[in-house]
Parts: sequence; structure tokens; C-alpha cells
Amino acid sequence: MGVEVAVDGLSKSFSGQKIWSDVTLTLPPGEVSALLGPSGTGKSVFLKSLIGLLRPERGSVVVSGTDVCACRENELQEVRKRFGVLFQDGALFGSMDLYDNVAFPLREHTRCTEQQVRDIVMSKLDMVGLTGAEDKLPGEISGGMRKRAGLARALVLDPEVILCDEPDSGLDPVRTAYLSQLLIDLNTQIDATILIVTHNIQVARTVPDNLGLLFRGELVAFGPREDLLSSSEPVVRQFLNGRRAGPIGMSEEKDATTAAAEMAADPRMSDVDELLPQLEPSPGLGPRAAVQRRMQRTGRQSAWSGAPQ
Ligand SMILES: Nc1ncnc2c1ncn2[C@@H]1O[C@H](COP(=O)(O)OP(=O)(O)OP(=O)(O)O)[C@@H](O)[C@H]1O
Repeated sequence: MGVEVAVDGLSKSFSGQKIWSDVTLTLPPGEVSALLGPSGTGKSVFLKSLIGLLRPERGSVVVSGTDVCACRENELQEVRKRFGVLFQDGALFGSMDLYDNVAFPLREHTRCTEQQVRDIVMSKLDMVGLTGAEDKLPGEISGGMRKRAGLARALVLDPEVILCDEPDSGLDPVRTAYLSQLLIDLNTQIDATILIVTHNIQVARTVPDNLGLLFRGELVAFGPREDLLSSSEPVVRQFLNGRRAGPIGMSEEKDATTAAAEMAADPRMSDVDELLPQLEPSPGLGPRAAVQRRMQRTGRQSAWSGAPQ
């Protein structure tokens, strides 16, 4: 099962320029969470901070008793093995075929025999629907396939936490729908804690158990999907409805007077109040363990999480 990731009072700046400060949230073990936010608010910086690729000035990120922000390099190497990361572009090696790309972490970090490598690589490629494509080079396949290959590579070390940086970027709506289903199915099969960074409203509304929003250098909200999807917080509503009227402007933020005037003037500013059901695992996979745990954790019947489990 996935592990909890507890972030407390995290602050990051570059050369004195604040990116975000005092970010506190807990990724519940085995649940799927999504982090939203306008471009440039530091979502990728946040993901990198979780695995110690960037070092925030203040705060902690505790994974199984280890503070990623304060531990030594050798401890960091150990804690990173618990993570699988899908980078925005898949980050595949262009000169290696998909098989070797996916095998790479196993050959680097384990003493698996080539037969064991083969078994693991083929099973992960199968999980993401890439059986038969193992001989292809990244340049010979579509963007959606590259994402899935990146996901297969993120899975080979059996991670307890999976971080996905904009898994939907550059994908058409149909491929995005397949990828969303794949993330829910993976969560069902391996019960890993998943954090998705996304701009995609449909993904945000249908995939995660929990949602968070970064804005103006702060985490303005983080909580169960029901709370965020029905939130009356203007910035949350603006983002989840993808409209211009609201506090978020082209260059990230607007002054309050302009935002209020736009809200009053825009007659089409009707928000989507329908709470879309959360995606269910594909037939034959059984229920997601996270759903039951989440009900116990939050003490709620999951009224908007689709059919009863
Ligand atoms: N290594 C770095 N050194 C200096 N500044 C950086 C570094 N990495 C990121 N930044 C800055 O931090 C800010 C946040 O960047 P980040 O990529 O995290 O945003 P984001 O929310 O993921 O954006 P997008 O949604 O457009 O991908 C940007 O202004 C970026 O230029």
C-alpha cells in the first residue's frame, strides 16, 4: 500500500523571489490527489521538492519517518526509491527503445537478473497497454504512448508514491480520458499514493480523491474532492470552471476591483455545478481500496464518488 506524504510549512524561493510559502498538506496513503494552479505558480517546483530534487528553505516533507528536506544524501537515495515520477515530457532517453527505457531504473538501482528485468518490464508495459511496442524508439511513437511509457518506467521499482507532472499535457481529450482511466486502474491495482499536477479541469473533476490549488504563492485549498468541487471560494470556482472572470488573470493575478467588475458584468458566468462522478476502476479490477479507507478517514459516505462500492 502507498505511504502517507506529510508536508508541513514548506516554503520555497529562488534568489529571494518567493514561489510559495507555508504549504501544509497530507497526501493520504493510497489515495489519488491532484494539485491545480495557474501556470507558473510552482506546481513542478512542489513535486521536485517532494523528492528532494529542490531544497525548500523552510518546512518538512515526511515520508515513512524520514524528512526529505533534512536528510542526508544516502537517506535521500533510499527515500527516492519509494517514489515513481512521471515527468511532463515522459523524460525518455531518445536513443533507447521503450524496453531499455523502462528497464533503466532496474538496471541502475537493483541487482535483478536480465530475466527478472524482462518479467518486470513486460508486466509494466502490459499494465499501460504498450505490449508489442517495446522495440520502438520514443521518436517513433505518439505523445500519448510516450506518456504511458514514462508511466511504465515510473512503476518498475514498485513505488509507494507516484508523482505525475501534467500527465495530460499535449494529449487530445480522448487520450486524456484513457490516461485518466489508467491512473484510476493503476491505483486500484497497486494501491499507491498518487499526486497528479494538472491544468485539465475534466481530470481534476473526475480522477482524484482530493484536490488542492496553489495561487499567489499559497496553497489556497486542499481537501476531499466533494469540498473543492462545491467550494464557493472565487479562485477555486474560477479555476475549476476555466473562465476569465475571477481573481486569476493572464499574468497570474488581477486586482480585486477588476475581478469583481468582471464577475458582475459577465452574464454567461454560469458555473458548472454538476458534481461529476469519480471514475470507477475498469470492469474486472474490483473496488479501489482507497475508497473504503477514505470513507473511514473522512467519516463520510462518498456521495459523489459514483456507484456504491
Ligand atoms: N531551478 C530553478 N531556478 C530558478 N527558478 C526556477 C527554477 N525552477 C522553477 N523556477 C521558477 O519557479 C516558478 C514556478 O515554476 P513551475 O515550473 O514550478 O511552475 P508550474 O506551476 O509548474 O507552471 P506550469 O503549469 O506552466 O508548468 C517559475 O517562475 C519558474 O521560472
